[in-house]
Amino acid sequence: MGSIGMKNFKIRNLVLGEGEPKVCVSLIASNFKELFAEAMRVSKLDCDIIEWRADYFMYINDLEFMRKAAYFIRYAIEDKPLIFTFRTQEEGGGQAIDDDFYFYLNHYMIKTGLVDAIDLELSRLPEFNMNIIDFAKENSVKVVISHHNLQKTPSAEQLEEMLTDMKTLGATVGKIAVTPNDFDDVLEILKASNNMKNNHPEIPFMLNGMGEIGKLTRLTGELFGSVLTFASNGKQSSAPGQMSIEEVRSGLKLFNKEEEKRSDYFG
Ligand SMILES: O=C1C[C@@](O)(C(=O)O)C[C@@H](O)[C@@H]1O
Repeated sequence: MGSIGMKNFKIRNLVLGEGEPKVCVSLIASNFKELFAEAMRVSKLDCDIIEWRADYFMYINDLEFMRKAAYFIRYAIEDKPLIFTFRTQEEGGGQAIDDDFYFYLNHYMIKTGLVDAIDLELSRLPEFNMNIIDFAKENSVKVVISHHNLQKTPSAEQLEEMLTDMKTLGATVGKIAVTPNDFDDVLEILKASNNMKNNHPEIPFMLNGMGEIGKLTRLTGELFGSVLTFASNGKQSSAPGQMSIEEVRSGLKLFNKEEEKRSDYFG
């Protein structure tokens, strides 16, 4: 014990790390018309955070367009925290990007002052690009360091090591989504989460399993330590196995510790 409050952190006006995991949905659009419509639509959903999956957007090479797109999203979603994510193809993303432009784009988005957090993939962070993390922090932008495996689930030790590395590199929050192929893999994910929660209460993280088999892990964050969970935006999932916001909210409620306390009143 003694871990209460240690992994709390704030993105915009939202505190993560206490109570139920916060619910994030992805904004996916390929052109401006879709972007306008989707930004307005997701702004009305019952989610806590919006992730712009810019890897689906066709104008990524035009930075001025990117700034305008971010400006519109910022305006549409009002005070909800916004994560800028370019998911690379290697980790399940919508289009290819070279290393230099990946960092240039993230750097640029930090500079716009329009996004609250950026997502950087662990595998893309060789030492020479580490200054992007300092740059984000200097500009009050939170850093999500992420890892995705669309084939399998690494061992609990490997998952824990990755989350620890993410923190060492300067992540505000470490985020891992892997693919369980059976329920032993699900147990591996929960074991890694539980170990992180108990042994590293100072490291805020999200750890979930994708696909049908992984669904449970998207709901049990409050028990096992994940501070964030992704739900489908109602039109398009940004990863396999995402459930609707309603399903996620009722699942989170089912495992809510406050519910336990409430049942104490009845003996
Ligand atoms: O990292 C994640 C988690 C995710 O892969 C999921 O499993 O829901 C969805 C992605 O959009 C996001 O960037």
